[in-house]
Amino acid sequence: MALSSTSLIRLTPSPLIHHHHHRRRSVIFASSTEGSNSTATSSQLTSNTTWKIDSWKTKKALQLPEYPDQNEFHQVLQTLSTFPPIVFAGEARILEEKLAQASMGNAFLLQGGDCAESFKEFSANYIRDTFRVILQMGVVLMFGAQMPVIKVGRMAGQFAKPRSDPFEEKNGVKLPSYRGDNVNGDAFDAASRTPDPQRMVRAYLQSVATLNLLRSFATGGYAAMQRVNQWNLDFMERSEQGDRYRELAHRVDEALGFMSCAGLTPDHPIMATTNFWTSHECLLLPYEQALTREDSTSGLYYDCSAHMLWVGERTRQLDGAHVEFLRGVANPLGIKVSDKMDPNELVKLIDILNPKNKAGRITVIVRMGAENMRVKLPHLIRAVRRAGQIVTWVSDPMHGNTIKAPSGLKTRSFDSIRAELRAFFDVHDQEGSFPGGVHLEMTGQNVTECVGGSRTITFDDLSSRYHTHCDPRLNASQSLELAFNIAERLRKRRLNSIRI
Ligand SMILES: O=C[C@H](O)[C@H](O)COP(=O)(O)O
Ligand SMILES: C=C(OP(=O)(O)O)C(=O)O
Ligand SMILES: [Mn+2]
Repeated sequence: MALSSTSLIRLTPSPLIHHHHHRRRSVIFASSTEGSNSTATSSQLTSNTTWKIDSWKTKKALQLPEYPDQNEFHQVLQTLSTFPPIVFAGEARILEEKLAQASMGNAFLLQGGDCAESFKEFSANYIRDTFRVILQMGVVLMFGAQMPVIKVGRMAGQFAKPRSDPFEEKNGVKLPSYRGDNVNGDAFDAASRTPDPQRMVRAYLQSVATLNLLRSFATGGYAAMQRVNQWNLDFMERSEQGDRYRELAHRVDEALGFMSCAGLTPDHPIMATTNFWTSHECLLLPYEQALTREDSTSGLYYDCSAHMLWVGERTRQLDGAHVEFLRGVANPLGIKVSDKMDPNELVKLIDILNPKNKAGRITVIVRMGAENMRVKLPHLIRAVRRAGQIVTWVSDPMHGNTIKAPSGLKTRSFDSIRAELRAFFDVHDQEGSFPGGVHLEMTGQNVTECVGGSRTITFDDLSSRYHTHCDPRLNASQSLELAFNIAERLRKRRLNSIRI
């Protein structure tokens, strides 16, 4: 991708994107229009209608806000549609090629970041800390799996949230739920909770600045492999995970010394830079449409707000607006899947989103809890295999394990997260399919949001550093600990496959 030196060269020649203003008619807010399609089969859904950048508006869109000032809303969208794209189509294509490798068991996806990025927590240190935990985890995984690790942040655009309840009630006061900083504010007052279109401009600018820093880190020396020893975070200095990481880093360092003697010196681009991509849930469709551009080299549309986009568990209806929008953009796509997903429905959805069965285009992100996983995932894998569909299977062990602590705070236990990952690997071993990656809500900060881990966080500890704007995230130590667990599992798979 663009963050490696080779693909950076791609950024300089002629711009890939043409702006087609005439295509962007003013945006009419879609909530619920055409419901007549709901009984159509997937092939009817795809073949009967042509995709247009705004054809999603003819479908039912769940989870979208209603903006009180429609004029302002249209003006903002118009402005956004004239802004430069945040990512390039060519970068998304490279990511897709890498994900195709993961679908065949030759690479592993590490996707992680905040549940919801926020305007308040926006600083160089914050971005750096998440980035470097991902770098650390990447090294740990690469060492265990001995395969490339595809690093994708839930960063630089993860600003819109679907909610279980459209309203929140506190002490008899009922207000619209917080829907992410791209939509409204999380303070519990009517003004903050009113959707404000100007927030989309702020989200765009913050995404651009975040990606700018990530690109600098990835290519400017920070991520150089010989700095593997320096990525440790200060607060991890004296801890079990810190020690474990230091030990691994020493081994990597030794291997680097060996490779350098063999001619692969630290100044080689492979050693000096890393690949890093961005992703977020494709939820706020007017925003996503405004950042969608036709790529002149391929003639395809790309949603240039991120390299990869996923459709959430709550908005993945076959005849819904989100699926309609996503089927027409050429970015690699994720599909979030809970235990509610029926195998035939998954096959239909994949068919709608990837009718040409392109490898790397579809990542199925399973999030259902360990027990459901053992029962349901085998059927999903078999149905997809029977249909001949190529997908990358990924585990999100977070969203099927959310519980309420006695204090009322949302949390997740490290043990249940581990158990779901264990189930994910067990099922793939049993089915002969490939565990292609993990999707985590995590941060480089020393927060207390998930309980458990080797530096145990208890229910009572939660309130001390509970900073998330939506779901509880793994802190740096918990993230690294999980990476060691996953790496061990990947190492075992590798050794077993050698034995066969
Ligand atoms: O991040 C995912 C969803 O937005 C979140 O899990 C929904 O949380 P809620 O049940 O508090 O609305
Ligand atoms: C909303 C999310 O997930 P899901 O759609 O799987 O609930 C999320 O990833 O934050
Ligand atoms: Mn979440």
